Amino acid sequence: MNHSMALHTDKYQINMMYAHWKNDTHNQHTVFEAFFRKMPFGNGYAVFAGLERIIEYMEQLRFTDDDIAYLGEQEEQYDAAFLEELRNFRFNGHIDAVKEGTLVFANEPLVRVEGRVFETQLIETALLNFMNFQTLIATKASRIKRVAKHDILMEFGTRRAQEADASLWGARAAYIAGFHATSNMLAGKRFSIPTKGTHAHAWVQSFTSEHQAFESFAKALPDHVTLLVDTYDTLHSGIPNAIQIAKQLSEKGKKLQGIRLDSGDLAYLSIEARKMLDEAGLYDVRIVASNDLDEYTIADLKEQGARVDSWGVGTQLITAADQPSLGGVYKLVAREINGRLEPTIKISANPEKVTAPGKKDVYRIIHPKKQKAIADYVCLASESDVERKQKLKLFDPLHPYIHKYVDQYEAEKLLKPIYRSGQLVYDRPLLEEIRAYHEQQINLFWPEHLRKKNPEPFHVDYSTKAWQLKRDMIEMYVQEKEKLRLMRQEE
Ligand SMILES: Nc1ncnc2c1ncn2[C@@H]1O[C@H](COP(=O)(O)OP(=O)(O)OP(=O)(O)O)[C@@H](O)[C@H]1O
Ligand SMILES: O=P(O)(O)OC[C@H]1O[C@H](OP(=O)(O)OP(=O)(O)O)[C@H](O)[C@@H]1O
Ligand SMILES: O=C(O)c1cccnc1
Repeated sequence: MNHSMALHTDKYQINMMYAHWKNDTHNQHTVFEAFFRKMPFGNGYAVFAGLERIIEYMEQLRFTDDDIAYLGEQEEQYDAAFLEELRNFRFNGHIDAVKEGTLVFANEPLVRVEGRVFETQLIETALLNFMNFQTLIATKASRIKRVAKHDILMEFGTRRAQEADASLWGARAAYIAGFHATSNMLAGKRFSIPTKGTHAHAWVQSFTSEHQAFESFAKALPDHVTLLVDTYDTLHSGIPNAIQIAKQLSEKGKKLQGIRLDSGDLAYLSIEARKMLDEAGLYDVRIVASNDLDEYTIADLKEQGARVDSWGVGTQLITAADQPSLGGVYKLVAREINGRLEPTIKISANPEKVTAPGKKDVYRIIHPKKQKAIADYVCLASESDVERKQKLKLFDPLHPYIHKYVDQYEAEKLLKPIYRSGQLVYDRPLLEEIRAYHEQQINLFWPEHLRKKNPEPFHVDYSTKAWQLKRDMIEMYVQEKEKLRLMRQEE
């Protein structure tokens, strides 16, 4: 089976590739950078994810005979020679990217793609699609993790996800951010994520009594019994029945693992459930809660003293319900002109949308003693101040008069080589390693950047050269515009 997703792109990419080919500019060397402009959910950080999927896509990136035939049917009537060019298409460029699980921020390059415009343009759509969705879900999961740091978190979202790919890769993104398990078996098989499951109301409904339903379940899976206790009456039927089953199990040397609450006042019910279980000596039986949970409800429930050990989170997480997309973009920052790589800029009436020109790198600047991140430092890739451990001037690009100098620091280059001349050079970490790395990343930041509400913004600072380049290019553009205006006036 061919898994090529070469056509998983917008038509305008194919049209631009065609137009470049017709103009014989398709081999022009270009550099693109992917980044987002606004922190999702008003969070203080985002959790980068999507790289594994990008690599999977890149490894299969070929136009199949079917793809070529389909392109041949388009109303644009692309030349046959162009289609032949596509048939021979191979990505021969370079990709650098931030590692999955890294805490990332607005306006810093997360993925940098360098190569012929023919190839760099094609991959924009898929790359953003993967990065935007997975980073969004990992960030949402991380917010949930922050309010339930010591509890078990289960991802239950598949039935509500925006189709199969979203549930699969969303489960993986949630696991990176600290969830412990998923209910999605395919995600478990494919990514080795631990899987967990209780049972549905349908199980209880398919028996004449709740007690019989619980008993039959316990008989079948004596080591894995978590009983859903809210089908009829949680306090008067569900929990008492579950307690009886626990006693029957203990006579066989087995243990009831837990009960699940899925409706009603979860604070009140979990407190009452805990009392009833404890009174029966069932101190180890865990209480699982589910029902449209998110970070706000979980935090609220905790504040009310809810006695929940494990949270099943579905819809709100997998659909990132309060912010359904991350606005990551992919912008041309440099192109080759007469054998030299020259910066490019996109001017916009909206100052936030004016791009930062030039091929860039991003370094995480770390306090050497405290081992906490101070700022991210975006500089031109040609600069070597950080590598040479030079004193750095850190300033806010929006308020350049606010600045400080750092001379004692550790620095980590965040963009890692992934592809060189089309070859995968990245040693892909195991998912467990990515998850552990993410936890280390969280520890690298002061709590004020991590809090759910009104987090202190973490600084993403630009080097003087990178900032000056942007100013100069804007100035050049303004002067050019003025010249044109004067010329028009004279005519
Ligand atoms: N004590 C609580 N404080 C705040 N939110 C709660 C509390 N208990 C439950 N919730 C949340 O309130 C919402 C209750 O929604 P809703 O009224 O639709 O559920 P329900 O009627 O209890 O159950 P069902 O899903 O079967 O309709 C859920 O999102 C749930 O997680
Ligand atoms: O609420 P979520 O966070 O999406 O978690 C998954 C939900 O899926 C299941 O029930 P389902 O929603 O299918 O039915 P129910 O609402 O009637 O319980 C489960 O009982 C959870 O409530
Ligand atoms: O295992 C569960 O309890 C479960 C799984 C998916 C959705 N809701 C609940």
